[in-house]
Amino acid sequence: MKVIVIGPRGKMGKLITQVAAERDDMELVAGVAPAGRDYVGQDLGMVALIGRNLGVPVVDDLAAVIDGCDVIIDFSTRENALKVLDLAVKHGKALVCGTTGFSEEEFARFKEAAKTIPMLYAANTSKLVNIMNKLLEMVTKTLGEDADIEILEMHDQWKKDAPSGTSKEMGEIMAHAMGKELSDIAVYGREGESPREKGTIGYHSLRAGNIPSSHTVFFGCMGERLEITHHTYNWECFARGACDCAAYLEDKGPGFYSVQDVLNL
Ligand SMILES: NC(=O)C1=CN([C@@H]2O[C@H](COP(=O)(O)OP(=O)(O)OC[C@H]3O[C@@H](n4cnc5c(N)ncnc54)[C@H](O)[C@@H]3O)[C@@H](O)[C@H]2O)C=CC1
Ligand SMILES: O=C(O)C1=N[C@H](C(=O)O)C[C@H](O)C1
Repeated sequence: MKVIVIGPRGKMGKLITQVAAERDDMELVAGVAPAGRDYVGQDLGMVALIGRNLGVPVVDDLAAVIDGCDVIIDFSTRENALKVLDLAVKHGKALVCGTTGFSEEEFARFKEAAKTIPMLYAANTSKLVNIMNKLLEMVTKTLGEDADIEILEMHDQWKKDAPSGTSKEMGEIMAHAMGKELSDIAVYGREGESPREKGTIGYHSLRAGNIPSSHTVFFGCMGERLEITHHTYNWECFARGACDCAAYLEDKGPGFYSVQDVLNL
């Protein structure tokens, strides 16, 4: 598959470029950076610190290169991802978006786009997180409102959004398992709230140092609690997952796809 990576100097963009460059089923055709960056015009391999030339450039205009690709992989910013989405729709290209931080209205635009392009959205491309999501669904279906559910997520000091896209996705899965909408039961922080309201899902975000990603869901019952936790040691699992998602779209028509589809969960 011919692949364009958005933001190849970013934390994720760099790793995704490195992983895609290793794969036999992928050919990188360009990287797209914000206008004005001093590495625009340079070789993608050098920009992504692969240590060798890939023979394709980093450009600052997605529209100029988009027709040469089969799939775009976007891990950038909320604002930019929406522009990438519009161009993918206009040019009929498959899109893997792993960017987080969208409002409900913005997220609806990805669902709408899926009517015309193969669209895979993943707040978290790690295999284990998506397996954890299945466990959360099962536990919540069994416990219902018998447990107090709290989500604690930890990320690096640079992360722009809070709570994380993953914790929102986890909350949504558990809310649906209780027959509810997350927007009706999410509580962000619990400062000043006492006693705890039954049937709500609490969110707690911690930002420190260079923690790659940690998510713990606490199910608090009387005299016991269950904690389900996922930790990453670096960001590689997300980059590998992102490339697996892109490869999955190869023979797909328009539709809204998820990592659950990729992993057949
Ligand atoms: N779905 C998943 O599994 C994961 C998702 N993420 C999400 O991916 C996003 C990016 O995260 P990081 O790589 O840590 O951020 P980062 O700040 O290191 O990288 C963002 C990249 O976007 C690029 N960018 C911004 N505006 C642009 C524009 N107009 N044109 C082209 N490129 C543009 C920047 O130049 C930069 O290279 C965040 O939303 C984060 O939450 C991060 C890790 C895993
Ligand atoms: O910004 C990150 O690093 C991550 N972002 C995603 C999120 O918001 O959930 C996925 C993962 O946790 C890493």
